[in-house]
Amino acid sequence: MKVILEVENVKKKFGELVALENISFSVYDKECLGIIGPNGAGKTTLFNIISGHLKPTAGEVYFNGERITGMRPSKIAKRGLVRTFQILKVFQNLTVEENFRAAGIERKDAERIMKELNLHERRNVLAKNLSQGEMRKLNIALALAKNPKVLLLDEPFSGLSPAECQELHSVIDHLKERGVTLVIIEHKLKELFNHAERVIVLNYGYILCEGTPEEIVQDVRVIEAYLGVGNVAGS
Ligand SMILES: Nc1ncnc2c1ncn2[C@@H]1O[C@H](COP(=O)(O)OP(=O)(O)OP(=O)(O)O)[C@@H](O)[C@H]1O
Repeated sequence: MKVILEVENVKKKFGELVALENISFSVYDKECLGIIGPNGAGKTTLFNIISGHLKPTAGEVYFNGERITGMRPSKIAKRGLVRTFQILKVFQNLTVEENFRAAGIERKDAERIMKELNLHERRNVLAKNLSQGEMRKLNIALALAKNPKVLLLDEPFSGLSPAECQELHSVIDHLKERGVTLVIIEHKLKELFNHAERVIVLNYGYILCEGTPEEIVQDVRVIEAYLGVGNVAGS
């Protein structure tokens, strides 16, 4: 299996606080990797380091064999590593279609992606009038227009209704069919486990364990880490 993204001995300190310690893992081409862990475990910090929004205190990140540690987010995105969050800006007072144009996406590409993600009928609706689920989809659509090899999704299911979650499942299936490698941070484990072939559990800045969803939910360490912050199988 080809490694597309590699995180090597990454450490991040905020003052005296060690947010990440010695984090190493690989992401394989076309896989869907889940990252879970209790609040404050370091998940978002890890995404910020991979996407170039934060510099690690130590360690390296490699994308497609190239060292990208500390590179600007826009440069990393151009290479094909895109994050749905922060890089993409949805303009509330523009329509769905106008948002594609504002992001510099050509009309024919916008048309194609809107059709692919079932947003075409909503193309003339102002972004501020979209539902949460549609807004989430627009974010992913704008990311997809950049032709990413790897897409980092930060809690894509949060705040969505069951029907909207269903819709997002189809979108993620579509991304996988297109061969996009996915790394997903998600608290809603049941939703995540529909897609992730492998899961990494972070706890207090350390990798607690790694395995298939089936292995993860049976791991006593994972159950203990989640005690007091909700049911592992729940939500
Ligand atoms: N810019 C910052 N300055 C100082 N401390 C920070 C900063 N960003 C994060 N932290 C701290 O680093 C630790 C990890 O935070 P992070 O947001 O990465 O966790 P998380 O796993 O994403 O949590 P959540 O599930 O709540 O989003 C926390 O203790 C947090 O308070």
